[in-house]
Amino acid sequence: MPKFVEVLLDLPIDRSFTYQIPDGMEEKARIGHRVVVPFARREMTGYVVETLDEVEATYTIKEIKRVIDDTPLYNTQTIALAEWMSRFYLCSRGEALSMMIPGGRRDSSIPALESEEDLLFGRVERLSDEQQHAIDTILKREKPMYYLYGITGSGKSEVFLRAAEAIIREGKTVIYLVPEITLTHQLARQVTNRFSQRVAILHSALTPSQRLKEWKRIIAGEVDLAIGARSAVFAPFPNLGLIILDEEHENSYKSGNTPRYHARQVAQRRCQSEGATLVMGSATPSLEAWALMQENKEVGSLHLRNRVSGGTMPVIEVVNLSYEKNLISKTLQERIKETLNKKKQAILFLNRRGFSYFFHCNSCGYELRCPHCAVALTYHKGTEQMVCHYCGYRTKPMRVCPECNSLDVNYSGFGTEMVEEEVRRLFPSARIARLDTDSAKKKGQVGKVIKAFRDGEIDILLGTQMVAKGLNFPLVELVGIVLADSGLNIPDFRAQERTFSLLVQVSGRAGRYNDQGRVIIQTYHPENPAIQYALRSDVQGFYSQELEIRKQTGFPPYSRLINLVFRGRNQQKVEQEVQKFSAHIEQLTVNGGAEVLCSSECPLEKIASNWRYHLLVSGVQASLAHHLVAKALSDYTPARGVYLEVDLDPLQLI
Ligand SMILES: Nc1ncnc2c1ncn2[C@@H]1O[C@H](COP(=O)(O)OP(=O)(O)OP(=O)(O)O)[C@@H](O)[C@H]1O
Ligand SMILES: [Zn+2]
Repeated sequence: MPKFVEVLLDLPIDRSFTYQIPDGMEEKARIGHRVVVPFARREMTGYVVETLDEVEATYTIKEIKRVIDDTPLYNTQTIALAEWMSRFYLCSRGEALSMMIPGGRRDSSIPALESEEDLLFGRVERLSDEQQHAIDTILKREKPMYYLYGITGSGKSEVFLRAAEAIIREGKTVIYLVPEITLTHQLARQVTNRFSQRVAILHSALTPSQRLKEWKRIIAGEVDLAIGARSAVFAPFPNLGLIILDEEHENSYKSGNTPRYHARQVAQRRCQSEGATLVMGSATPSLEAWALMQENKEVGSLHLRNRVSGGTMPVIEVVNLSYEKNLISKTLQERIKETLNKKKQAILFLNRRGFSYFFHCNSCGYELRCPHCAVALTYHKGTEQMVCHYCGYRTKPMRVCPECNSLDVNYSGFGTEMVEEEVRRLFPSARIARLDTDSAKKKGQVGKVIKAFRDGEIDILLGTQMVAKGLNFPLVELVGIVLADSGLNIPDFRAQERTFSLLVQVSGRAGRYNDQGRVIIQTYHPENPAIQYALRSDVQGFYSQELEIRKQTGFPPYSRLINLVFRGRNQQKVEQEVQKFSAHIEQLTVNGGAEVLCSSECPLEKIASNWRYHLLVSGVQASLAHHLVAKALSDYTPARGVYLEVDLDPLQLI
């Protein structure tokens, strides 16, 4: 009988700790169980990774307080995955294990949305030839990975679901990853219909303990298919046959907390070590995936070129806002009018919520900013507040400048609230609804609005990302992108990629069921490549030229970036720490292999009163850069009050 256990803790320390098993607990304290242990004068949850009959120690070994689980939550496979994560994402094994289970490490930033899509035709009767070919190819499994690159509305989900059914018939299990999942989601309903009770829907409204229950059903072999957002990639299936990763380009597949894993990379790893197949899909693959499709023989590329529900791709027009007085241009107004006359629907998209953006004083130049973050506050007319979109700070709007008392103050820039007001003024008899995270705060609101839109009770739906993704409505003929430029000014090498993908995805909501689809893109920069390629629906053209730029500038996918973000309340201390670490790593990289691209304050230098500095390391040879940073980190502990976050393959540099 083992008397001791090795326990990993959710701390940035990569070592295990030894504890003694109290008499009578031997049966329960096994590998894969969570235990409560005393640690530095508090109690912590630990994960048992090893049991020992005896240990040699010169100190007194403390006892486990209690064992949490009746059955193990981790097996050797998941523990091995955590070990891989710790090496790859440069975190501790305990942090990785904690991230892998519900109620462990907080894996934030999965927005808790509800949305509702209908089951328009129920089960699809006849697959298109393209769909059938894709399914057949996937099921042959001649390659470990497939990429289903299909235009918007080409019926990718049907391909995924059929492949899943076939694999389950073989007695294996399936993980189906989506950017976010809600109970009322079309897909959630479809999988429940098709796979009856043997599914786990890991939707965002589940509490950690409900999720854990689902987890245990999976371990117990009661489930064939689990569907969920990024963390479902850890679903503990013993007999995994397939991982599906839908909308692969979505940023929400990347965790916002340590370890900053990407579900695509974890899925790739799991499939590789568990002998499963990975199938990804999107109308706008990430540049990384695109490069994989071109260059990696391991990836089978499948193409869906046609829409399946009888629609054709929409006609796209660009309007130069520089010549317009109104934020809804003459052309867009015309198109909205036409659409309303035909009793059809329009979606208006804008990537910014709130009413207007900047408050500034025309006399002294004062600008109202968040006291805790390095950003300007946004004016929300609905609630009469100035709001920080980063930390939630709120204050009253101003009529006079707080600096010089001038009355000559101004609000500029515009958000969804202002667009709503403008559209109501222009189309007083139209039925209009707005969807953004502000309007979604009211429980049930999103579902209600989407249902009303589907039922034709709303003529114009306007909003942020929420209206941009996945919506599948027959009556939508017009999509207006109110300002296409909003993402282009962000200091980030992915700004073009992100803008392009968003434009294509939003445009893809129009004309899914008929050939009358129209899209208006409003912009101050009509010559911008992302906009030009989107205008011509030239996806391949965009990727070729963007890849060429990345190659020339040495950015991913042609290099590996590792962003080391240091934060703390004391600015001087954080700055010193970055300099210290910078010198340390420069020493290691003198012989090449990696270089420090920048070591300075982050573009957003303060969030929620924490100063942020970063060190961006880049290396053409991915493994070498990785190795050098790992080495630099191995003998380093940040000063008290300074926290270091490692972001391997960052999606955002702000
Ligand atoms: N073979 C088919 N015949 C008719 N309708 C189909 C067929 N396959 C799928 N559909 C329907 O077409 C609609 C669009 O499919 P789906 O949502 O899978 O598109 P998609 O490729 O994922 O598009 P997007 O990238 O825009 O999300 C769905 O309502 C689906 O039920
Ligand atoms: Zn703030």
